[in-house]
Amino acid sequence: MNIGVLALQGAVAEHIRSIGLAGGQGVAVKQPEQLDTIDGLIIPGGESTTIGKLMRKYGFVEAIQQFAKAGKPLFGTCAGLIVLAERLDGGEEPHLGLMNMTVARNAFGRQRESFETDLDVAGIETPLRAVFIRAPLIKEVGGNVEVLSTYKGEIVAAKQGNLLASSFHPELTDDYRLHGLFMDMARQAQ
Ligand SMILES: NC(=O)CC[C@H](N)C(=O)O
Repeated sequence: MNIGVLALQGAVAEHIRSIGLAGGQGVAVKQPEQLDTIDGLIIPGGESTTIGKLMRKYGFVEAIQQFAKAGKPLFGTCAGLIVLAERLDGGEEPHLGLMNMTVARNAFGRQRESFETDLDVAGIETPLRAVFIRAPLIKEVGGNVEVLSTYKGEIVAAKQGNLLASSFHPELTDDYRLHGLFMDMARQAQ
C-alpha cells in the first residue's frame, strides 16, 4: 500500500514513519502528478494557512479534489483537518472544502494548547494515545459524517466516506492504529 504524505509543510517524516510501522510504504508528495501513483493521501499537521497557500501555488487544490472524487482516501491531521473542512469558523476561506463540517482553529484554551491524552476512537479497540498541539476542533458535522471520537464533549475525529480527519497528531507516538485504519480504507477503495 503506497500512502502519500503531502510534503509542502509540516509533520511529513513522522507520518511516513507511522505508515511504515503500520506496514505500508510512505511517500513524500511534492508534485500533483504523484497523486496518480498512491493509494491514499495524508495531509499533515503544520500551519493550515501556509499549507493552503502552497497547495494553491503548486496546483494541488483541484488535483486533490479530483483524487477524492475518484474515491481515493484522504486523511487530514490537525492543520490537515482544517484544510479538508467545508466551513471554517470566523468566516475564513475554506481550502479544499471537501468534508461536511465546521472547524474552529486553535480551539483549545491556553492552558491546554498542547497536551497528550488517551482517547476512545470508534473502530480502535483500546484507547489511542493522542497528541494535541494548538489543535482545531470540529464544531458541527453534517448528517453524512460519522463522529469517531470526542474529548470533553468536543468532536476530535470524524469520517465521511473516504475522508478521515483528526484534531490531534497520531504520528507523534508509536501508536499507529489510526494509520492502520486509514490503510484499511485505502485497501477497500482499490
Ligand atoms: N498542530 C497543528 O497542525 C496546528 C494547526 C494550526 N494551529 C493551524 O491553525 O493551522
